Amino acid sequence: MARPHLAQTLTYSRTISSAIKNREQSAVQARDQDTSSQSLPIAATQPSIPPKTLPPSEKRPLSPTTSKKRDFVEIIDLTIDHDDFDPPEPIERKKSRSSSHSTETSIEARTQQPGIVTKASSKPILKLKNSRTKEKSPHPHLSNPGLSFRKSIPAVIVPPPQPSPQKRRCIFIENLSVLKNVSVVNTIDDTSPPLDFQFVTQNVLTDGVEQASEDFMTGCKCRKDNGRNIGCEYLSCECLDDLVNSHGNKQFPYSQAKFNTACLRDAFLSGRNHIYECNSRCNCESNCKNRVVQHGRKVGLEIFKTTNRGWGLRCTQNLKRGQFIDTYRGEIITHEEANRRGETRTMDQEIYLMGLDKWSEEDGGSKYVCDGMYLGGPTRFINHSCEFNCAIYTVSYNHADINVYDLAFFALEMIPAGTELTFNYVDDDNIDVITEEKADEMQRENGYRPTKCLCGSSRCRGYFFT
Ligand SMILES: C[S@@+](CC[C@H](N)C(=O)[O-])C[C@H]1O[C@@H](n2cnc3c(N)ncnc32)[C@H](O)[C@@H]1O
Repeated sequence: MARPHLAQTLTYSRTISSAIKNREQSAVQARDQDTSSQSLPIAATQPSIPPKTLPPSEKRPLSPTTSKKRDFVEIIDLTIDHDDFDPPEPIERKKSRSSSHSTETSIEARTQQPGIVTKASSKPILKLKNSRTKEKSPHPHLSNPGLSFRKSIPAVIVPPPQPSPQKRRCIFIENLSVLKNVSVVNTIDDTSPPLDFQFVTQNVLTDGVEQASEDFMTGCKCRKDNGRNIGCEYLSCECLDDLVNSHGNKQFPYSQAKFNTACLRDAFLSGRNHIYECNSRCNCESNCKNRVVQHGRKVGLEIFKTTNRGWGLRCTQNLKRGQFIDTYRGEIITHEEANRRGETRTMDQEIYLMGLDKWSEEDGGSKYVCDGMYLGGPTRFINHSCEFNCAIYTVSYNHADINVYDLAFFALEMIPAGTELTFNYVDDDNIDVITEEKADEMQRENGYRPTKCLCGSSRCRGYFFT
């Protein structure tokens, strides 16, 4: 049976965001706050970036990354050539009915090239013939007639050569060099994180994704620094209009004046209020207390290989409760594109889709999804735990866009340096433990099985993506 990619990927994205909304509602009651988040006239500050095509990573020139911590690799030679590649494993190919020109089974390819058939085994092989020698190409209209397929029964295809583990790590560390204060460590095996992934410092908008025009952007008219170096004023700041408690008082989401030590206040931490930060049209300056996520990550992070859950992320410094960690970044794609991608992913591939559906019900359905599979930040390596120490909050800078905004990770508790960062993929406190039998039943009924949770917590619920 084909895997229900769509169901699983969208369950993941829906689960997180709908749980954000659920928790927001319960926190409203608990914290006696007014969460009138519906009139959200927001527009995003980040510039629209055209869709990006990744260059083949093994072709990219590498540059030294001497400042980076490299526990698991010593970069000696930064030039990649074919001698550094591991010999590829031949893959057997079945007979093709379309090739009928010749019965020859020899080969004249001199070098191994990606995806090209070679004399890799003693079995009859597909012939490659150089037309510059004797034969005319049967396809003269083709721009590159130098190689022509002659027979293919049975054939052996050599897949593209894979870089050696050491080269893979070099390539990944080069990818990582666009980020400051992030390292990679693998004390488990000689694998590297995926090479079809590239780090980005902001979201990349893809085809069909639109941000609200900056014409709709509004800023507050607070006095600069309000005379006390704290930025905006409680009473007049328009950016705080939607952040009032039951007494009608506006409240800053963050507790500290300095953005690099700012912490999300308890009322926001335990709820899921949307956070509106001041923006480029505001009268306040960059040290305003209401600007934290927009300044980006300030904490040190380390991507590390776990023993049982692929790669994970940990902090390299102590984190305070409420401290901003980093945003979840990736390609902002439409739901149609998310569905298309879901269909092409295999069962064993990890899922990196996060729904941007904070206001889906009011808006008649969320428009976009953030996919961290190919482009993203270090937070795409954060694993699930049933006893999590981080959570995601939604953050906007401008008030006219309910479709494109940031997903920001904050520490839910004091987290000592070296601790793995985790969040709740399911994010619903009421969810039951899923037993093996229940997972079987879900598989029978829905056609897919939830993922077995390996978080190791005594409070583990057994499975996630439910
Ligand atoms: C967003 S990725 C997290 C990073 C991932 N570990 C990696 O190596 O790229 C989500 C995937 O990580 C794995 N994962 C995360 N948390 C897990 C857990 N508690 N138990 C088992 N697998 C987990 C699952 O394969 C899941 O699809």
